[in-house]
Amino acid sequence: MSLLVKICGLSTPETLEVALEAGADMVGFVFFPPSPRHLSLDAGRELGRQVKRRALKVALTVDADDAALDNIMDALSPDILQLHGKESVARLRDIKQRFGRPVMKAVPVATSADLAVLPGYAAVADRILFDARAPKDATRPGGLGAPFDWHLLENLDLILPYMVSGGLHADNVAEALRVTGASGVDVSSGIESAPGVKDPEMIKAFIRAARASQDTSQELSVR
Ligand SMILES: O=C(O)c1ccccc1NCC(=O)[C@H](O)[C@H](O)COP(=O)(O)O
Repeated sequence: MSLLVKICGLSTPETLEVALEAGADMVGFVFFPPSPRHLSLDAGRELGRQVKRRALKVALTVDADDAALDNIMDALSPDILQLHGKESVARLRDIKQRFGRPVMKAVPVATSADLAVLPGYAAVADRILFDARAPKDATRPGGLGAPFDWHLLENLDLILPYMVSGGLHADNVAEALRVTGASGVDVSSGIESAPGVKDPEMIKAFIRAARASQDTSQELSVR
């Protein structure tokens, strides 16, 4: 399976275009007001139009209610709903039924105990995003630029495809993939010059590094 690269927290036409032209498979748009990457619905609509099916549009929400999700669906028409809050398995089921879109559930990881939620989510979600668990005083549950211990995923037995995120950047993404065996990577802070300010050269470097590690693992697998 080829590696999926998600560039998250895009908020300007210029950096969105850089990510698309560099070959991002997924582009993530944050709808969570405390985030420095938060988008208004109008901004989401404009950026969504720019994608023109060159990548999958991921709408990122945190414990959003149906009204908020309705508005996001209308504005962005996302290909995937990324649920990054405390959404229950039943809530995931409701959202899938109501909105008819694949759901990627973010699972915060700090210790192996955090993986106990996987069987429930794996029965409903379409993909899992492993992210570093946010500190208790954090203003948001993700996008914090901090990694978790990737070795916690070393012996993972998960039927669903999963992505690894949390503190990734061009210099560590190959190791994150080697250790976790993830089929996707996701980055936000690691391609920013300041919180919420995406850097074109960092975006391109991250995608190059992820693709290079994909090529290496494919070469090794055919030996
Ligand atoms: O990016 C945010 O600001 C954000 C806010 C609230 C919930 C989730 C958020 N981001 C989720 C993502 O998918 C990030 O790409 C992921 O947490 C990795 O972030 P980073 O460690 O900054 O690369």
